[in-house]
Amino acid sequence: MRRRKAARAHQAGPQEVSESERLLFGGPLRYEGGWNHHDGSFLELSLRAMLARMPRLIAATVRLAHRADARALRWVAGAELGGGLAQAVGLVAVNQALAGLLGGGATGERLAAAVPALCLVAAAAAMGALFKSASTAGTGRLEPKVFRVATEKYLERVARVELAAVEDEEFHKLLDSAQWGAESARRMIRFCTSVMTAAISLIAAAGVLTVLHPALLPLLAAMTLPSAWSSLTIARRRYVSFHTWVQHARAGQLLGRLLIDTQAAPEVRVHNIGPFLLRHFRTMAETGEREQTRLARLAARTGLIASGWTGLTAAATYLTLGLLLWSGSMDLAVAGTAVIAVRTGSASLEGLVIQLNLLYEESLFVADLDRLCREADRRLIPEAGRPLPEKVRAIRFENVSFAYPGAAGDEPALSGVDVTIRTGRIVALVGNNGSGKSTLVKLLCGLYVPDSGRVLWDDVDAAEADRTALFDRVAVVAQDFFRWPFTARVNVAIGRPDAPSDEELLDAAARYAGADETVAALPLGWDTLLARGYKGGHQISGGQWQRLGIARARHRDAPVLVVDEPTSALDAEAEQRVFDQIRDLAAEGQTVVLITHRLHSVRHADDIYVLERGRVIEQGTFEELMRPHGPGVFRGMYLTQSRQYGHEGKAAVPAQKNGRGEVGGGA
Ligand SMILES: Nc1ncnc2c1ncn2[C@@H]1O[C@H](COP(=O)(O)OP(=O)(O)OP(=O)(O)O)[C@@H](O)[C@H]1O
Repeated sequence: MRRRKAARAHQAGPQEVSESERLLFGGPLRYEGGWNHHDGSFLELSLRAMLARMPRLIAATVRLAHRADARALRWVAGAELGGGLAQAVGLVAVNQALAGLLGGGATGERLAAAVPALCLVAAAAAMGALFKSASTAGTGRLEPKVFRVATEKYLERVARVELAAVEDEEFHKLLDSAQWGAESARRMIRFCTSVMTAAISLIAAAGVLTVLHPALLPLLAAMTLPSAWSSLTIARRRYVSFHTWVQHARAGQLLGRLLIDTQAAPEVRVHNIGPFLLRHFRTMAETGEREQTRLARLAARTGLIASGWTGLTAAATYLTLGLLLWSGSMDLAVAGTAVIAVRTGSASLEGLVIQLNLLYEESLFVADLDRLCREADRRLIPEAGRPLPEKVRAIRFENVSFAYPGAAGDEPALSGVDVTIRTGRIVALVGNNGSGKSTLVKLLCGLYVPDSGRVLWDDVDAAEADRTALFDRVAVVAQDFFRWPFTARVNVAIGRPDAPSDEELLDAAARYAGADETVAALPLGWDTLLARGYKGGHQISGGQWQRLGIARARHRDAPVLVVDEPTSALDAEAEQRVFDQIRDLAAEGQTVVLITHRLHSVRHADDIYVLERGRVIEQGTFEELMRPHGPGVFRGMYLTQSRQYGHEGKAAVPAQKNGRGEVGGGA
């Protein structure tokens, strides 16, 4: 009983929120309506809207296919037209053969009269088969290329959008659906050819029917309407459901991936997280399955209604034929041809409707891809802008405030910040967790622009500057720098992705960061793959990764080096070495912006800024900030740390006595 209750708690209907969604993701992952309203009327799935939009969507796919492989496209189009023509010729020949067979005269004469037409039927069928196989070969060649071009189209843009867009939930939703768009563009090629085939064979059958009797054509159309309605309705439901559930599906896949992720693997085992993740994976999957069941039930009902209507209209068509025969308005040979033409025509029309519908359904996803590309174009990092001065004397933050997009209502990450970073100096940013240090350097690197205030490179506002040129001036060892799942060589050389990979330069960068021994100890040296789970993949420690990260930034050799917690995973000796080298860099004229919680390491900084809740609350040299009568925040933090590492404190703090005659005594 209790188990059944627990099972029910895990379940959720389409509108309910499952326990997994609430517990793991903090709430519903489904877009409950509303999502389809932001872009005007793009989800108009009525028959009229579909027919109005279809030519534009097909034209877009044809353009994509032309870009991918113009020759293959011409080949497929030619083969399809040829195939359609062969089918039309075949149908007319069948009509002639029937007329010959059912006409007057002896059986031998009638057979002889039908022979040329029968030969034409056979020739048309053979040509049709040849054209079909040519089309299959061409389509098979074209499809993967269209997929690649469509994928490149959005990847190329997405890699260049502002960081704020990448972090935006709406943009991610577009990305989710657009990824299906590339696959849909590939499938659209096949559906486009099928539509062409069905349309040509329909024209042939309709032509024959019109000649036989004008009343047959509207009846043929009426026979197809119910299936058109049903497939359109089902497609619309599927598309709406896809958009509603797209985030839920991504979250479910994430749970599955976490179970096999190599980084999560130790914790999954030691903390026995596997059954926990698996349970929620199942709950999420079951919620998705219920939606699929609902769609299937609705599709079955719609299909049944449509079949009923089709049966009635088919009966009306054959009744009309019977009446025409009975009244003598049509003779038997013509009626026989009419039955064949009605059957061929209704099959072609139904095929056309189904293919058009599939084509339309796919084209909706291709339209998503287009929307993503348009949105990405809107949010691209500008490529032009004011050039930066050749030799920058200082970078100044002037009254800069910044709140992360989507963090409305929260305290801004930076408020009224004034910071000056002079060329060739070491500037240290210190402060508690969440005080805004990393945000400040992200603005310095040009990853975000301030909401108010300016970041000036001499007199050029970074918001108006050529951002690519700005990125070129900066090298970053971020707190969460990326561990590329590639070889050690690429992990350092990627600091300058366009430069040829010169082994001497890589060795120098590795020596600088103390990563040379790590690289030498790798089984294949620079060519060792640093990704477990791949053939020959090797794992290195957190500190060794950090050294490679520093080597990467060194290899980039940019005028401004930003190091965010560069030594958090390094042993004491390596840490000392990194800070000594940072000092040497500044001596050589490089500007260094250093973020660290190890206050002992900032003694040699030229300027220290202390941040708290997004504001600069103290600034000065180490000596100025350590004066006993100053504001004392830095001094207090320093002395607290010094007590933990007693020996450092004694060495570094100028001996000061407070009122009680004790050494230290911070804020
Ligand atoms: N990408 C982001 N989106 C939204 N908010 C963010 C983002 N990154 C940081 N924040 C928020 O901005 C504030 C400042 O964070 P920031 O990372 O700059 O602090 P920090 O001083 O570098 O902290 P730490 O010492 O822990 O690295 C925090 O409140 C944080 O929650």
